[in-house]
Amino acid sequence: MSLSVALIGATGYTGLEVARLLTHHPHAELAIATARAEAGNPIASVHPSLAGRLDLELEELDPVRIGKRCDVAMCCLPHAASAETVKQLVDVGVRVIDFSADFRLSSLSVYESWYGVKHPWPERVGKTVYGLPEFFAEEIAGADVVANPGCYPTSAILPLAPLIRQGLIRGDDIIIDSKSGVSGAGRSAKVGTLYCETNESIAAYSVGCHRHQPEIEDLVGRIAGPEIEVLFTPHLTPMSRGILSTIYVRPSEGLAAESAGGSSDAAVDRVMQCWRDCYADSPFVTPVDHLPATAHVAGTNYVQMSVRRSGERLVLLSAIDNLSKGASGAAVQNMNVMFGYDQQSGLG
Ligand SMILES: NC(=O)C1=CN([C@@H]2O[C@H](COP(=O)(O)OP(=O)(O)OC[C@H]3O[C@@H](n4cnc5c(N)ncnc54)[C@H](OP(=O)(O)O)[C@@H]3O)[C@@H](O)[C@H]2O)C=CC1
Ligand SMILES: CC(=O)N[C@@H](CCC(=O)OP(=O)(O)O)C(=O)O
Repeated sequence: MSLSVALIGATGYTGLEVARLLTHHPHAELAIATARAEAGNPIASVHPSLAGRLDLELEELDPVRIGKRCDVAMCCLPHAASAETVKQLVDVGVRVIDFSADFRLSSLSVYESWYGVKHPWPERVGKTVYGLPEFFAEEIAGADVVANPGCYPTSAILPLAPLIRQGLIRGDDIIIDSKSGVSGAGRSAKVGTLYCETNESIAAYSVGCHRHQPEIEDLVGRIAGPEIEVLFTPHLTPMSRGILSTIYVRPSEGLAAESAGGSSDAAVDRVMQCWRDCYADSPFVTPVDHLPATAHVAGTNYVQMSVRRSGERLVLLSAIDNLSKGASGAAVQNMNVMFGYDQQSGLG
């Protein structure tokens, strides 16, 4: 029997990606897709690429109906609006994968100060599993709510956490320079994401104050132990999808001593070995020798990561598709873990 899935906020970019992925999932079927103004219209009228592939009418959110028909909901709403809806769905017994940042952080005060809103369900903050199956598969399997990770954090946590945990790099000198495609900003019109503003141009934004900085610090700390501090700068680039993160770190004293006098690539080899050991059972994380590019992972749930030495520093590079491993693909991976399917089901 197929899993019955509800898609909340189906008109956006992550909603489209979930719908697209579920059309060829062997064990799950999209049963309900919700929208506000577009309720009553076919989903393919909002997402023409689904024409002939998905015959479903958008409907208004009705938690009771979802509770009766669905096993799991993918909640693709903006923060704050999402937490309210997640609570309604949990109250009717539906397991939820929340795409927003509402349940990702450990601390309510950190959430409220970075997001500038009162949390609609404060009791659940710090008590919700973070949806990175590479580290939290066991908790995800039993969870009623999974906090799907942010896109930039996924691209940074996966390369950093094993190296911090193994004591191979310093936690006090980490610079993350990330570039994202424009779909990362969502589908609703904003001046900064219009074609004329983004085409043929690259710009940094939220310098020193992006809300993914505390998410990266919090999660690397939870996975790896010691507290870390990062300097994180995101950039908007003229492509539809993809994130490339270039991360400048310093080897720990231990790694520096271990690799001194060895081959010039000894530290690089040690980092690659650490990743290979950590991700041996993680089907989507691929340490590679070449320099990763967003085109290498576009439309897939894979993360490619690599490392180079430059003087005293190591340069880590990771590439993901923001809409797949950065959002909807990760959500399908989490759903697979929650319901006991192979992590790769529907994501091959
Ligand atoms: N885009 C990305 O790469 C990533 C996005 N995310 C997160 O996933 C979530 C969805 O992102 P994305 O699909 O890009 O966003 P979009 O802006 O493309 O879509 C969000 C949808 O939510 C609905 N919505 C907006 N405001 C409200 C509200 N106040 N109440 C109820 N519904 C509302 C809208 O549907 P309608 O108005 O039709 O009802 C809209 O289509 C967000 O939390 C985002 O931060 C996470 C990782 C990556
Ligand atoms: C390019 C762009 O604008 N990207 C978004 C991040 C998308 C994402 O992952 O956001 P959430 O944490 O809200 O889920 C941003 O910088 O806000």
